[in-house]
Amino acid sequence: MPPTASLAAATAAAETPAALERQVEGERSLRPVHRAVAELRRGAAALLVASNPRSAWLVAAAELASPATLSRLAALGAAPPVLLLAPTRAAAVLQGPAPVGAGAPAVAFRLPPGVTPALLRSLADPTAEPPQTRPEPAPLVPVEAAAASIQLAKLARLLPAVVVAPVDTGGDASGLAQRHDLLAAPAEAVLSYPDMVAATLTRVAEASVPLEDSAATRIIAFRPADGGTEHLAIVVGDPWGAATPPLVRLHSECFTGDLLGSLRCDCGPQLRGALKRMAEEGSGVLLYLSQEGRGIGLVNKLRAYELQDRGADTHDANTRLGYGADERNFLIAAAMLRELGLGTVRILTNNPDKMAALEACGITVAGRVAHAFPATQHNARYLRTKAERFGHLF
Ligand SMILES: Nc1nc2c(ncn2[C@@H]2O[C@H](COP(=O)(O)OP(=O)(O)OP(=O)(O)O)[C@@H](O)[C@H]2O)c(=O)[nH]1
Ligand SMILES: [Zn+2]
Repeated sequence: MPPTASLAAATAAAETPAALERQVEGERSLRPVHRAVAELRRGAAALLVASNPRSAWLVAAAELASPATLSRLAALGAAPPVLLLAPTRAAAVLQGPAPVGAGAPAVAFRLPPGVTPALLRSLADPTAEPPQTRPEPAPLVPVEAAAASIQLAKLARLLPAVVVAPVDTGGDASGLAQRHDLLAAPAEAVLSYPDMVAATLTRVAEASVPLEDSAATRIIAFRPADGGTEHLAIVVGDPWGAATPPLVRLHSECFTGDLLGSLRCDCGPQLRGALKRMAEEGSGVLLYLSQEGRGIGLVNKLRAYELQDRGADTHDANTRLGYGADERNFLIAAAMLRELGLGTVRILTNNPDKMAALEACGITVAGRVAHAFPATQHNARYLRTKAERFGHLF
């Protein structure tokens, strides 16, 4: 099918009643989460409503909470606020093992008396000055509240460290939110957000953009229903008309490597190399995914680089920040491929997780094409870590 014909078919599909319904439903459940994320990013508190609607939690990001926000948590909370740190960060702060079982989302600490934003930052951020005070562990917070509040900070691309306080909603969480001018989000919606968001992607714009290495190229933008960041499909030639399954690359955004030519990673050569290879083959699709820093965001990636300069490898730098080594969700990529009508692909990658993730999301991976570039003195350790700790096939 020629690209324009298949584009038209897919555009029509996006406007069917079922697609519109999916959009409306998606927007409804994603919107409160998106708003709560914005509250955290501006240093304010959001209200996380538990599955049992009598119970809710005020949540603020530890790295941004202002004195006014901390006072608000203390005034509205039914119990004193506590600091939640991801277990890896908690262990570093305690200089010993974290007092929680494997898989626990967070460790709770009492807020030291007279806590200041600077002290909170030093507790949350392994790149900041070490904390002057070692906080005492506090009783466990319910798992749902701990998991959802840490997840909210991650969705905000902030450090996974939050200050939380329980509140009694009296069974009317939205009334409480309204009275106190708080944005409320169901914990359940926060936890399912990454999966939900992928299901709501819609094509919103496209254009022909001839590139240096591939003249016949179109860029198609996909937007999630909550108005969050767009992801792009860069379509080279006519991948629908090829005799073999199209060559596809899932490329996660790397501002430093893609745009600035950073030598710390191999993203720049991989990006340009993929487009060049697709042009040589005649066609292909590069999904440019808004997943900077393997999903931790640019600010946290810079923090991870600082930790790497102090000795950690790229895997441990992420976990010291409290993040997983790879926080990406490839459902988004699978949804884009499906929307483009590409259910079977050959994938350009060294990362076996990408193949497994696509297969798990219903895309058939008919083959892998290796995508390695010579190491330099600056990225040799990074590439070695990819092979040794992430299982990359070099
Ligand atoms: N957190 C973190 N992210 C990094 C670092 N170096 C590069 N990245 C990010 O890693 C991602 C690169 O991923 P991909 O190009 O998809 O590479 P990959 O998962 O190694 O797999 P393939 O290249 O397909 O083999 C981009 O989002 C980069 O911003 C780092 O040291 N720390
Ligand atoms: Zn990179």
